Amino acid sequence: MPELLIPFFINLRLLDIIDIILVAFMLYELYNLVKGTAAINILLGIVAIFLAWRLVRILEMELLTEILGAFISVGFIALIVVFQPEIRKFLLLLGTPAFIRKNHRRFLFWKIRYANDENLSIDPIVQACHKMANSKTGALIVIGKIHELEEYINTGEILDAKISEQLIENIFFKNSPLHDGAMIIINNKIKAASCILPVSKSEELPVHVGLRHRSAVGITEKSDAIAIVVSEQTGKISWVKEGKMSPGIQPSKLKTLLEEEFNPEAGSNRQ
Ligand SMILES: Nc1ncnc2c1ncn2[C@@H]1O[C@H](COP(=O)(O)OP(=O)(O)OP(=O)(O)O)[C@@H](O)[C@H]1O
Repeated sequence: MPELLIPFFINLRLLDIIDIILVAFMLYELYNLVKGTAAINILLGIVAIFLAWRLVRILEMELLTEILGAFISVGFIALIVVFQPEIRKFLLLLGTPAFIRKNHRRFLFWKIRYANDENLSIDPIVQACHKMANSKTGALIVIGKIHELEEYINTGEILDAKISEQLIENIFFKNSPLHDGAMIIINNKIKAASCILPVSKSEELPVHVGLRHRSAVGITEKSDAIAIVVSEQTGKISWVKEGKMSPGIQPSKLKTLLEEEFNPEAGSNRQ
């Protein structure tokens, strides 16, 4: 076996090293994209088949090489079909201002301005959460970024309304017909209320975490959205991003987090 590897290392060129680094980078980004979703299992399965195919090829096991090779050659099309939502999300993310800002060192040579990047009305959201926390009114607010959240919006009642403190409080008021489920905000509009979100199956969450908080975690695992939860039991505000929940957030902190996330220019102008 070692003698099989020697010629490979002797012929290693600078371009091969760059090639390996680029592939490693792509795999890392791909892993980040699919971690926490069912797609990770499929991805690991594909990697296992690919490694097995390379191994049987090195060992010159012809029949297995043929079978696995045939599988891999049609596998590319299968990959596109299976990973269609992830590929779409990845391509959408690539061109967004938030992604470029986060990765600005990688995109120094890019200078893109987005005229329609509407600022979020943060104050009414923070005030409403503050009041609902004081009155222990349960609430779940999802604020979308690039992911359109269409499939979740369609499970609720479409509102397409201007964001206002009063409206948010009215929606989550216990006797309101729309208080159950999540409110989804997109492009500075209350797009829908009473929406059903995917419930996270994360084992990292404590067992006592209920469905409202689990679905907030779920939507942030499956999309680039942010979720804010007001607990009906404790009145605590939680901030949820990328599948991670930060409970016990004060309204002033919530405002800062929202500014950093949605209106970074306004935030830095104030300082
Ligand atoms: N899949 C879902 N999508 C959106 N909202 C949901 C979902 N499942 C449950 N909810 C909301 O969560 C409420 C139930 O909250 P539950 O008490 O189970 O959660 P919790 O995390 O303990 O929150 P709280 O601290 O407010 O009680 C439901 O009445 C409903 O409004």
